[in-house]
Amino acid sequence: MNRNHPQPPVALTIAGSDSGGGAGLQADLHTFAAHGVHGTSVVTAITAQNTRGVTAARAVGADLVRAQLDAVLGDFAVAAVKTGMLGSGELLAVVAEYGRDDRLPNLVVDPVMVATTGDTLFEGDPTAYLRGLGPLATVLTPNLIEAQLLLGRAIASVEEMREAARALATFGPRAVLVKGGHLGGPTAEKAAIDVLWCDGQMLDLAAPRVATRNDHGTGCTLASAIAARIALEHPLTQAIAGAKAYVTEALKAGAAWRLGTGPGPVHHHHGRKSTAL
Ligand SMILES: Nc1ncnc2c1ncn2[C@@H]1O[C@H](COP(=O)(O)OP(=O)(O)OP(=O)(O)O)[C@@H](O)[C@H]1O
Ligand SMILES: Cc1ncc(COP(=O)(O)O)c(N)n1
Repeated sequence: MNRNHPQPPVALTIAGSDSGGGAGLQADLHTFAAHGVHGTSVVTAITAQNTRGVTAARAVGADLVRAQLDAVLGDFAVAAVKTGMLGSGELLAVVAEYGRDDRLPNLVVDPVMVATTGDTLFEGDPTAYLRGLGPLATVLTPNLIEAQLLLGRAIASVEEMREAARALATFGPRAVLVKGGHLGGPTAEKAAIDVLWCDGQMLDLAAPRVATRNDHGTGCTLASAIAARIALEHPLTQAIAGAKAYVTEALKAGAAWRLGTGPGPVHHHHGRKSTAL
């Protein structure tokens, strides 16, 4: 083994493609690479998308999703898995089947249902996420809207986020991170507050709110950074807190970029010396 180039751990993202490169599996693979983790990918959907929104989307067939899963899992020692856009109940069921067969270790489930632009990314029953993947997930990372859809009730404060995290944990995940990026109100103006329920303990994860319009793909980036850090054997709470700090730095570093005319991507490779990608 070359000591200057130690072998990276392997992570897998099961997600949709964002042609604009800011969210979805492109954000996940950037994040894995920025962590020094080898990224593998199972494509669930192809979206025609840019910083302004999604103009078309098509699901990949269940047989081809299975073939990709078999190809990756049959060859690589995958240390952690992240799911993003699954698109339909059918693909959700396929992923749950592999999870139940113990083939998806350290599963981080980002229950992607609606893009920040408002476009629908999941056609199906939101509670299927909880029933199908909740018991198999190490970490579940809903944003405010997704937590509301999963639980069927409004969430408008940090206290309600804490209650939601506790309620979601009863479906089986070891940790639930309810993300407050879209929370309103005076406290949320200054701080981006997420709430973490992990191993029976409640923790608020707060970071200064970055003044930027470039927040496309922050949820994908956060979940894949958690998976990358688990693959690097960080303890779970540290992996989640570290991933949040990584997202905050990525938001800061990309704040002045004008990639596309709408909300653009974050700077996944902010840790590098060069300012270019
Ligand atoms: N302006 C900001 N400054 C600092 N942190 C932020 C900002 N916006 C979002 N975050 C953080 O980014 C992460 C993703 O949060 P968010 O609630 O936006 O999830 P999401 O809706 O799934 O992401 P996306 O906007 O990509 O869909 C969270 O840790 C959140 O606190
Ligand atoms: C393929 C794909 N996956 C996930 C998202 C969510 O990201 P965001 O909420 O930032 O639009 C997206 N827009 N596209």
